[in-house]
Amino acid sequence: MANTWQADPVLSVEHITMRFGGLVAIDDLSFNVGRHDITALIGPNGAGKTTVFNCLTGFYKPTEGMIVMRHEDGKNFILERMDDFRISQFAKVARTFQNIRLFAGMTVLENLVVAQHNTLMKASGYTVAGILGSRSYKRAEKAAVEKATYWLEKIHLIDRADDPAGDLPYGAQRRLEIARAMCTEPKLLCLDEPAAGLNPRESDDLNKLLLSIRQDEGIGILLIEHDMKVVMEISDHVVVLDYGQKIADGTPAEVKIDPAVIRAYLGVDEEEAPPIAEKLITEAIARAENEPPAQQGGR
Ligand SMILES: Nc1ncnc2c1ncn2[C@@H]1O[C@H](COP(=O)(O)OP(=O)(O)OP(=O)(O)O)[C@@H](O)[C@H]1O
Repeated sequence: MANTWQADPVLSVEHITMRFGGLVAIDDLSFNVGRHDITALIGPNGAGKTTVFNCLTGFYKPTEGMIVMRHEDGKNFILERMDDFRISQFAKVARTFQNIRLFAGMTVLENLVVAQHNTLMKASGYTVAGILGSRSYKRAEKAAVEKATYWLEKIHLIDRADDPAGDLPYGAQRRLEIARAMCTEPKLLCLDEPAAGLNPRESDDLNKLLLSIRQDEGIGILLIEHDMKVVMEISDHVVVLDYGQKIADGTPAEVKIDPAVIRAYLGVDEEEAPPIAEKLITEAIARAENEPPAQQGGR
């Protein structure tokens, strides 16, 4: 039987190459993201993961190849031909970044309402009069606050709705970023190292949130992640890059014992790789589970 990402992809990356002068950051890369899957894009530092995200979200145009978003109604969007704001608005791809990019001085609630500006502007008819007077704008504004409230409950921050976003602990700011992306109603959510800097408890909360988004919202999630505990626990599908090339693509169980993956991460021979991989992954998970929670606080 075909895997879900082959049978029903929400995203198809087809033979993309990205060159920066003489440097080939991505080299003839193809992979799919299943419509309702959590897919992890992993690889050593400099493997090309962020460059893939930048190509998906229109920040870079790949030198070669094609990236297709496939909506369930049959509409396809060729992303490398679209501006970044159209990719988010029409193709419905949302993204978070490695470094937090919330509006720190706005309240937690405001951050989620502002994320819905496309819907609000449409309801205003793109006029000041519309914003000031129209019923449709008022209705849209109410719906925007309701949606923001739904997400604040989901990420357990409803009690902090009126606090400045910059006052939240780091792990809460990461959850708020994900909620902000979800307020744009994406069909594909791209997360760049969502677990970076989280303590084990926050990391567990993140896992639960991502699993609940997959279950309740039924969208695809593509994440770049170095934290193998997160990758192995929640991913349906893992794609591994090294020097811009795909070296493995399969379920977490398949990928973690793939000799090419171990060689890329550790530089060991193929015969040594599988047992070392099992041992390292088991150790890393045990370490993460036993670590005391790190101190919280904005950074
Ligand atoms: N704008 C750019 N100009 C030149 N080289 C770039 C540019 N962006 C990325 N690169 C190079 O492309 C390669 C892949 O970088 P990329 O940031 O995509 O890797 P990564 O897998 O995300 O790494 P990390 O895990 O460290 O974030 C690196 O050699 C990087 O230096």
